[in-house]
Amino acid sequence: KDRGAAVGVRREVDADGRTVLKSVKKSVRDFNFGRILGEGSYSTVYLATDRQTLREYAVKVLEKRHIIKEKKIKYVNIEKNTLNRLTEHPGIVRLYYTFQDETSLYYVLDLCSGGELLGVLKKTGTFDVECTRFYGAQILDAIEYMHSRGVIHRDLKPENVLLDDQMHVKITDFGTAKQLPDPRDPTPAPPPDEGPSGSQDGKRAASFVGTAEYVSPELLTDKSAGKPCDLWAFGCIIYQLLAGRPPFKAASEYLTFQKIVNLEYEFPAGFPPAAKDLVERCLVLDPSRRLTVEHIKNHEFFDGQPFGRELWRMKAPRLRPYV
Ligand SMILES: C[C@@H](Nc1nc2c(c3cc(-c4cn[nH]c4)ccc13)C(=O)N=C/C2=C\CC1CC1)C(C)(C)C
Repeated sequence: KDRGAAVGVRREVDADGRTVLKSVKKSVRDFNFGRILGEGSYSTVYLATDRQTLREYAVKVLEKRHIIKEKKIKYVNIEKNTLNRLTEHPGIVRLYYTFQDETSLYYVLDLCSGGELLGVLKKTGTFDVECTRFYGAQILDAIEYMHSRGVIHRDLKPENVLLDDQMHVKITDFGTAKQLPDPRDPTPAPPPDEGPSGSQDGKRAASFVGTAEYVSPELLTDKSAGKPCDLWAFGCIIYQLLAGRPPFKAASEYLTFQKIVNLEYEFPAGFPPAAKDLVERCLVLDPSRRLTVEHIKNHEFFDGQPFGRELWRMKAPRLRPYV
């Protein structure tokens, strides 16, 4: 057995006697499936072990029949293309292989054994300033990378921020991402989403709306979703880490939307002043007046906080509540 062959690659000799590397498609049989890690509306994520390398992965399984019945093929393709575009960042869950069988599609991805940030936050109730700065910085660094690759997440929320075994951030769930045309790829961008009215008015009519508590006002009012919509969600997440609840929450989705477009929220007593100023400059109704990634990195709340490579080498702080 050739020890040198990398996983999933086989050496063959071709007609001219040259040794060639043939990549071998993985299949379900290459993995031992374990427990269910999470369930989405169109997918189930399992713990799985690669039987040759014994490495553990998360495998997202999508049932073809269900996707076709629910007309979600577009979202499946968006997620796969997006994951294939976002490959070199420690803060983005990585896609290693995809394969299928007659019933399902399989994505083999990074295992994020720390689970969802939301779950961790619920255990401590709130995060102190040090933890909020660390996790806020990692989420912001990942947003900056996504935007640099022309990807807008559009549904950032603590459930989609996962944690790896070092308790570092891994952003996930790109089924609802929007891809700006790749400047390097001249093929025409896909036609704009059909608006609910089916019209394709001047602005890109997004038929998609994120999760109520984190959706930006412009996505609700004029259906536009540019990079600023991820920074609105970022402001909501910073608020929630320190306050233990999202800034806009009401008894129904409609009432939550009303609070958002009317900017109806307030800070609990004792909310740290620098964080309050940062959140206030992210939760701005006019997307063009919202802080950009660069502004946020230079904001007083992140004074002294490294970003980039150094940030991802830092040890995650012990989780402490903000009291
Ligand atoms: C958000 C997602 N939940 C999850 N998605 C992923 C997990 C994951 C892990 C745990 C977990 C690990 N230990 N304990 C809990 C809990 C929930 C998870 C993972 O490890 N690797 C990749 C994932 C997703 C990749 C996706 C972009 C394709 C939903 C709820 C939609 C299934």
